[in-house]
Amino acid sequence: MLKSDKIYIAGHRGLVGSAITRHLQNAGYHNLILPEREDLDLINQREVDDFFAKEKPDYVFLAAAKVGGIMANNTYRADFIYENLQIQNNIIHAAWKSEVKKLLFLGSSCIYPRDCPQPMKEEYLLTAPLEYTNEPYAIAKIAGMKMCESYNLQYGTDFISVMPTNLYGPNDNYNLHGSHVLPALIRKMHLAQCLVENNFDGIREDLKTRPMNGINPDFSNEMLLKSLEEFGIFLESNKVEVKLWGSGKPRREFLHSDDLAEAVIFVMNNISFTDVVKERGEKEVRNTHLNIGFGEDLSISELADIVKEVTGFSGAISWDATKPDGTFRKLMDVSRLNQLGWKARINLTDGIREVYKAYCNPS
Ligand SMILES: NC(=O)C1=CN([C@@H]2O[C@H](COP(=O)(O)OP(=O)(O)OC[C@H]3O[C@@H](n4cnc5c(N)ncnc54)[C@H](OP(=O)(O)O)[C@@H]3O)[C@@H](O)[C@H]2O)C=CC1
Ligand SMILES: C[C@H]1O[C@H](OP(=O)(O)OP(=O)(O)OC[C@H]2O[C@@H](n3cnc4c(=O)[nH]c(N)nc43)[C@H](O)[C@@H]2O)[C@@H](O)[C@@H](O)C1=O
Repeated sequence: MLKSDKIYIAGHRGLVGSAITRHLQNAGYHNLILPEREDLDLINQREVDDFFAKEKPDYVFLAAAKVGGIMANNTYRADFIYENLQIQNNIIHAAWKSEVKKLLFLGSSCIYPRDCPQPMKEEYLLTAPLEYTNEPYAIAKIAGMKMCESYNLQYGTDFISVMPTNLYGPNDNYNLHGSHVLPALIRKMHLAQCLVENNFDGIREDLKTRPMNGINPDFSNEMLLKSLEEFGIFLESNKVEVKLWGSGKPRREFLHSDDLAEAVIFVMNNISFTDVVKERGEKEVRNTHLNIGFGEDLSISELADIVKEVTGFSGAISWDATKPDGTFRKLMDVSRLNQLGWKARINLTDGIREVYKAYCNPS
């Protein structure tokens, strides 16, 4: 990519899109296209077609999607499959029609089988059944990857798919109705520590900064306490307890969005579909996506211990077995991308410290 190339970042306000935008801007790319959702609804095919015909971007980062944690995926199954298929179909097809030089599609580690051998290599895709809780989302992501691959094979485009592990960083979703585990744990323990300190003003401040449906900062202390119970935060006999989901035994790998942004810009600048095909050397071209991860995982219970230490939460943690565990383990094999020249650098505890500092001091 040249610094003056026209680069469209779809989803530039999200966790991933904002990190890519930040990194591109810091590196001197100055012709970024960043339309607001109010002006361009990516579910609407005509709006997307008109946008591409008018703007004719050189490069596209496809980081717009319907995204959420395990419960959101499991509950809003129709929205997750419909919105993701629509957004990616519209953008990938329009990118082909308007002769985009290169497009990067973001999938997710949930594309791999539920009981996948660990660490998960690219070629394990579609070798066994998927995890139930996020099957519709995973199927949309597999379709997106296959769409990029198929357009490359039939039309000679250069559309690369990357499959990141669980991510965290600035602009994460802290809404406890739909968040992933790491932002959820940070917020739950932050709120719970306010309770330990009898700091209801702290709870109100938090709710004003990051509003959530059904829990109003103007509630009385009693109503706030009742509302927090919905999120597993309890005050009983002067003791505060946070009840987290599942057994705490599943393992997850976490990558900071700054590392992810560096990885995808590296891929955009250095790797083309033809390189990937050559490297595979297979007759039937498939599994041309690239994993992006940190390369290490930990249990949710170990993650909770780190968040407890970082947030200073001094109450108790317990586990709610009525909530789903999801996939037991999904550690990425990142050897392909490592060999191509990229490696993650932000250690998890340092990353959590940084995001918690930003959480407490929102700009
Ligand atoms: N978060 C994670 O842990 C992981 C994410 N990924 C993938 O990375 C990508 C980005 O995820 P992430 O940044 O976390 O998600 P976010 O929810 O933070 O951001 C999604 C972005 O997409 C935009 N968007 C969604 N629907 C539409 C629409 N109809 N029209 C226009 N814009 C829309 C949102 O706009 P607005 O801001 O206006 O709402 C937002 O900017 C996704 O493809 C996701 O699958 C992969 C692995 C893990
Ligand atoms: C990135 C990835 O994210 C999703 O998959 P997931 O990794 O299973 O999602 P998660 O981050 O929400 O949970 C991870 C683990 O953590 C446990 N857990 C404990 N306590 C809380 C808790 O309070 N909130 C949440 N959300 N989880 C909790 C939870 O029970 C689970 O065992 C996909 O749907 C899909 O979107 C995808 O690709």
